[in-house]
Amino acid sequence: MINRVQAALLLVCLTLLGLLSYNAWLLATTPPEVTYSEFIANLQKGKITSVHLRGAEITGEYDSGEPFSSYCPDPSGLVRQLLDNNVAITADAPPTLFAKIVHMMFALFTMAALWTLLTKRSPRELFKVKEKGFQATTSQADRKTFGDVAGIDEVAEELREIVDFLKHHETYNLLGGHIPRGVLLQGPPGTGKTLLAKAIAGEASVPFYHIGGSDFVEMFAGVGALRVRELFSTAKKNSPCIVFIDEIDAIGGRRSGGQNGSHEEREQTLNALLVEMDGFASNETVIVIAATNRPDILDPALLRPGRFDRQLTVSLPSLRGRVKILEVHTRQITVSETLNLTVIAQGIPGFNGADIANLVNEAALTAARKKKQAVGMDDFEEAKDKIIMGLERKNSAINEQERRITAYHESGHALVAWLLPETDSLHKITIIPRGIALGLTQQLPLEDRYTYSLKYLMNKIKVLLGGRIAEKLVFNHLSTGAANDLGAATDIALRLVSEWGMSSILGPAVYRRKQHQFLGDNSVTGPLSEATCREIELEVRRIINECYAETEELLRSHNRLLHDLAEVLLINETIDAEEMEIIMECRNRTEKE
Ligand SMILES: Nc1ncnc2c1ncn2[C@@H]1O[C@H](COP(=O)(O)OP(=O)(O)OP(=O)(O)O)[C@@H](O)[C@H]1O
Ligand SMILES: [Zn+2]
Repeated sequence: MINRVQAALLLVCLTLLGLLSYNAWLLATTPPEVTYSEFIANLQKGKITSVHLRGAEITGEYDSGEPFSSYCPDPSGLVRQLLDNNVAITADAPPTLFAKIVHMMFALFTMAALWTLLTKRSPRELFKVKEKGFQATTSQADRKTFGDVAGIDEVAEELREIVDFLKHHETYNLLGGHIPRGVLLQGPPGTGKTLLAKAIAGEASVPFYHIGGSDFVEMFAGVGALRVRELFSTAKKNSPCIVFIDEIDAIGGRRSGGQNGSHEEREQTLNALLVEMDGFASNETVIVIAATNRPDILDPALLRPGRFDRQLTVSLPSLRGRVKILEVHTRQITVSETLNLTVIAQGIPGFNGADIANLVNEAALTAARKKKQAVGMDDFEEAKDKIIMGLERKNSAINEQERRITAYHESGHALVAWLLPETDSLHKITIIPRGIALGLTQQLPLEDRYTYSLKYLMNKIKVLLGGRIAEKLVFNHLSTGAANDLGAATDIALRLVSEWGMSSILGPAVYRRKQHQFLGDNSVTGPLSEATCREIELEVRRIINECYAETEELLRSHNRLLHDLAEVLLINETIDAEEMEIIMECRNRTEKE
């Protein structure tokens, strides 16, 4: 498929080509041209036998039978001269206005036909760029209610008021109360903002108009603003209704004041939106809901009273929230009786609603592939691993030595996690390669944590270092396999010092700041002095080195356990929490005997 710009270019080229070939054809078919004075001279010499006049154009024949053409700047008096010289005259009327119009219409029609042929769009779009139409989704099959939204109860509760208002707008209007106009839903992607807006429309049984902010951003100046006006006029005609503008940041970013040409179109669009939001009559019940994950870049004018004066934050779901969302989505599939949603939810910290919906779907597909009657825990486990780490590479060629090293590496992580207090509990250790990883040790927090103690963080660094240290102890070998672990450990140490004020040397001060609340984009607050940077680096190095030494000591003193664990892993490939417990028990017993 070609896009609009390409189509337009093609059209222009074709038109030019058409004109060129038409001219070439004219040139080829019109007889050789002579100047008017040459023509008169030949006429007076009696060389011309016949002439055909058409407006100012002259064609004719010499007595030799050769044709010619010419152009007469002032035809008055010419006929007299022709008659005097015994030239046979024929004449056509010059093209009338009507003929010219028909000619133009024909050209336009050809262009439109070409457009339709090339772009498969209706010819109306060529002449009327604007008309896109705003279709409300009201179909029963697509209807959502608050029952479909889970884990964000506080936000849903706040929005119930709007449903009530939409349902009983006459009463509200009569009482003359302050009517909410706009609601801004802010939060990370996939947390159910669109779903919430749909649910409000569904609960109140009103039409729902959905448009993405980027749909307003057009190639042609002024079209975005036109679209906004059209959207609102459609909405007003269908009041009460809901207008949902997704990614409002695409048009709602701060205005620069018009100096910047490339922003002009966007700013015109934003201005149109502001004007429309102010211009509701009291009997028009249109609620505008907008969503963004960049509330920090929005133009403050959008947030003024009467516009998006209600701002609600939709956050990533908590553990309980994830269980609820799992409940909503597993309603549509047949699940086994032993399915434990809490355990699944524990295994997916950081998943948003969309990820969870995807997980459930993936688990159902996995079960279907195995021709099972119901979706079980193992299907969820498989689906989760696939989503987080990519597909298993069971048959990939990994040499035996590499497999042994991986087994010890993972056992190192696992053992440190097992031995140290205040760490997340072990969930699974595996040496089946997945995606780009050769193996994996997975830990699960039993609850969501919002704060972390220094001890927890230090132990986390030690667990991360455990893999590298085990490799070093057993094989006296350094590999790149630990690169990610080292990166993660260094990152924790750095944040410990610069963000969480936990270093005694740098004190309880912050040397970095979160800039974009939702995107996790960290940037340094201002210029740091070179000396401070140096101090931060030294402090990070000290923490890592200390953790390294302590972990090395720990693994050295549990050398036998490390070997046991690695040997079992080499045979079983995967060890879960229960099996881990059994291995540890056995070792304890043999040591006592
Ligand atoms: N809280 C939730 N409860 C149930 N399902 C959810 C929830 N959040 C997200 N989902 C599922 O994820 C899908 C996508 O969510 P939605 O499009 O509403 O997210 P969003 O916040 O609008 O994301 P974006 O910012 O990327 O547009 C929904 O259709 C739904 O299936
Ligand atoms: Zn590792």
